[in-house]
Amino acid sequence: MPDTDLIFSKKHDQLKDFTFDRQVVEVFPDMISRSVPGYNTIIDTIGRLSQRYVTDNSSVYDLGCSLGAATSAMRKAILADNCKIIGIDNSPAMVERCKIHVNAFKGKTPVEIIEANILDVEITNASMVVINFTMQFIEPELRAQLINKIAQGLQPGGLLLLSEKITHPDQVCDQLLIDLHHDFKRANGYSDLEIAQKRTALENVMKPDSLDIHIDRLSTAGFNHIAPWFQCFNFFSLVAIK
Ligand SMILES: Nc1ncnc2c1ncn2[C@@H]1O[C@H](C[S@+](CC[C@H]([NH3+])C(=O)[O-])CC(=O)[O-])[C@@H](O)[C@H]1O
Ligand SMILES: O=C(O)C(=O)Cc1ccccc1
Repeated sequence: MPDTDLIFSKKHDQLKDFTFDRQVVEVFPDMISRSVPGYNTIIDTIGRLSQRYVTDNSSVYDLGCSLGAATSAMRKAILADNCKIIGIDNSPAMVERCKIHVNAFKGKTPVEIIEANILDVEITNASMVVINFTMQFIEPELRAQLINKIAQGLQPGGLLLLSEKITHPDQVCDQLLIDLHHDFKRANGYSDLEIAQKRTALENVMKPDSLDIHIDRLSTAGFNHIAPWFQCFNFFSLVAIK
């Protein structure tokens, strides 16, 4: 059983911006599964997609890998030979714990976990790239350059899986999706105080785009086939094939 996320349960007089520090790492599996609708379905689907798309002698990237949930799902599912999975995260606390999780299992596909900014790493010879709820933490003006780099690093026919929190361009719909997400969190045991304080802590660090902006950015980068395959409230996941 993962530790319960109680980070925002007491009133904070001064809320700091949200960071992926040691305290968050301790409760992260509980936090993400109680906060992101469909998270487990998305992780399972990443595994299934890796079985279909990862090719022999290629690399697989997990950008913003946190504790390696997507990396581990892919490692279990990949059938291709002579591949490697490269998980990247810029939080030292996440990377330290991720290495422990990953090294606890043996698999035929080697995994390398690297502490780095995903904006700085090279992507080459990739058959699959996962960016699961990470781009929302990248400055919006740097997102196109990241997606262009991913498109260039993928082989023809390679697959990008992108999941994000989104905004809706219609204000009434946007508010409804936010309210439904907050209901989801409440149903998972978060109090109104926890929901409100986390929302404030995320305000300066998590900047969601609309689905249309994501799709335009991917088309401009040269992805030929784009399919949103999951949406629940203001969270979605899509596949983009080069
Ligand atoms: N510039 C950056 N470079 C590298 N890592 C970054 C950067 N910015 C943020 N991160 C990292 O991106 C991760 C985002 S969590 C991803 C969940 C995971 N994908 C999962 O499938 O469980 C999503 C969430 O918590 O909502 C954190 O570990 C950050 O340290
Ligand atoms: O909790 C939220 O409101 C979210 O938007 C998702 C989330 C999950 C884990 C860390 C940061 C944000």
